[in-house]
Amino acid sequence: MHSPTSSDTDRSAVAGIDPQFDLDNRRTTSISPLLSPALLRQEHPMSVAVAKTVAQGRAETVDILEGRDDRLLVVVGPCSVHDPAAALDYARRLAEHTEPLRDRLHIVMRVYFEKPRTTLGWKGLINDPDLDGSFAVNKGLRLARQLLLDISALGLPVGCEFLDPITPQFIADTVTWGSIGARTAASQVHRQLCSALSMPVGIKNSTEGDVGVAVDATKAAASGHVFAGINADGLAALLTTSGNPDCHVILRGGSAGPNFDSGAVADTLGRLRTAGLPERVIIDASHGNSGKDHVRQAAVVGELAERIGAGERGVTGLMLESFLAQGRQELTLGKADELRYGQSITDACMDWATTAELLDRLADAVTRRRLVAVDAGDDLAR
Ligand SMILES: O=C[C@H](O)[C@H](O)COP(=O)(O)O
Ligand SMILES: C=C(OP(=O)(O)O)C(=O)O
Repeated sequence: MHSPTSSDTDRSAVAGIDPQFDLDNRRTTSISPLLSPALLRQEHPMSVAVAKTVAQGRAETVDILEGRDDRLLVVVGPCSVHDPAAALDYARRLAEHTEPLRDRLHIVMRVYFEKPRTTLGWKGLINDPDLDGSFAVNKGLRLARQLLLDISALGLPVGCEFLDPITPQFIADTVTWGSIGARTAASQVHRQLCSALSMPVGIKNSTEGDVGVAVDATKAAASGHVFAGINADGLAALLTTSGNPDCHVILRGGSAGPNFDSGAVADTLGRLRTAGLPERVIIDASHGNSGKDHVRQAAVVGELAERIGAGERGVTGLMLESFLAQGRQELTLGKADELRYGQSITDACMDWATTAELLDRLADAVTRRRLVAVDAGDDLAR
């Protein structure tokens, strides 16, 4: 008598299989329409004033990165946007406060819509704009684009992290400075994406603190690539890029500890030199450099202001996580109406008063660095 074996079971599972229905989309529970980038851009068009803010903001960023402009690049704003009204409120205060500091600081507001999670969690306003797990992505894209236009219309350039490789087609024209996060810096898909992006892009060291990953990404992104993506109509397309020469490393610390000290900066500049890349570095005062503690973040910024004021030139810019209220709060999906106004629902942020004071100190540090340069008979710009 024949007793069933595992290969008999395999054969019976295969019998009568329908390739169209039984092999594909086994775990995709629905496929629904996504609006096209061209339609979104038509619905939310860019004004000439916004186009000027973006073009000028990018050009000034490149001048700073290349040492033709001795101001500090400061990317500052909430960890993530969850309430467009609060983000715009913050943007107005930032624009007003930093207008007199323009001769020393080039301010780019962090307007982050895509959050890379360590495991699970709310993934940002584009993915879930109603903060309730309903994932109204078309609505999220509309809200995001309109907010980017509204903030840029204040004359304030914006910075975004690019996480999903499809998203840039919908919003990248409005973005002055981009970022690739610690969790995706090693990804070939994101390096290829950087090679196509029209703005300067900061690339973070890994969450473990590996700076080599960010240097490798900067090198890969500077080269041209050919890869699959979408065109403005949302159709599958093959993209051929020429490479992005304006990428740079962001030191964000990691599980091994902070990496904003002069030694870590010098080591990174040395790695960039060895790789044949421009020597420039941005310091993220939050994340691994502050242990995600907003109080510690203020201390990191204060320490950097002291070093810059004393003449340190290696640091090209800073990133600060700041919102209206200090700290963070926990989001309960579906209960957005219970959230405190102006407080982060992702990483803890410094409050507005602390931020304004630190921006003043950074501007003062640039003034002092200029005086140090004059005393030493150096060119003011590196
Ligand atoms: O910047 C934001 C967070 O640090 C990043 O998205 C990871 O967050 P998580 O560890 O809370 O998922
Ligand atoms: C996600 C971020 O940071 P990191 O990639 O450094 O964790 C961020 O800046 O929002």
